Amino acid sequence: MGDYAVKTRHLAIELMGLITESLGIDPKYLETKMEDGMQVLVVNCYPKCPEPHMALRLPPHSDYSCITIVLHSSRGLEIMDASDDTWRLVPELHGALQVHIRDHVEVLSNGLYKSMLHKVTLNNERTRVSIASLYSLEMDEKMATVKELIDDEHPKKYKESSFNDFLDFLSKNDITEGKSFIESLKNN
Ligand SMILES: O=C(O)CCC(=O)C(=O)O
Ligand SMILES: [Fe+2]
Repeated sequence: MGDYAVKTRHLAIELMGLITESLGIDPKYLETKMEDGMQVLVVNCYPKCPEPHMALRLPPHSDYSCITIVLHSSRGLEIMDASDDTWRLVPELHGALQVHIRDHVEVLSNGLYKSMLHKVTLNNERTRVSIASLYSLEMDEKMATVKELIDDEHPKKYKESSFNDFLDFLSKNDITEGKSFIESLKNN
C-alpha cells in the first residue's frame, strides 16, 4: 500500500501539471503547492446486497479539492453525463485507474473543467472494493481561478476556498440532502 500511495501521489502531481498546461499556463504552476499538499487514501467496501435498491450506498456527490485517483475491483461507480442528465455506469476495466476531476479544478479553470458528479450503487452478486486516493492543497491554502483565464468576456465565476473552508461548509450543511460545496462557491 505504501508503494501504491507514493506512486499515485507522483501521478497526481504529474496529472495536475498536464491540466494546468492544457489551460495554457506553466505545468509547474501548482507543483510546489501540490507537493506541500495533502493526500488521503480511502478504502471503500460495498458488500453484496440482496436488495441493492433498499441499501444505503454512496450518494451522489462531487469530490472536494483537486483530483481523485480510484482503483476498483468491479463495476458500481456511476457518473452523471451533464449533456443529457443521465447516470452512466463506468465499465469494468481491470488494472485501470480512474481520475476524477474535483471541485478545485473547476475553480482553477473557471469552469472549463467540470467537477464530476458521481455515486456508487450496490449489487447482489459480489462485494466491491475501491481505493480512492485524494489530493488537496494544504488546509489553509486557497485555490483561486487562474487570472489569465479571466477577462471581460470570461468573468470570474467562483470564489476562492481552502480545505478548511470545505470543512466549515460540511459542518453547516447536509451534503446527503443535495447541498453542494461547488455550488456554494459560484458567483451569482
Ligand atoms: O468507490 C468508488 O468508486 C468511488 C469512491 C468515491 O467516490 C469517494 O471515495 O469519494
Ligand atoms: Fe467521490
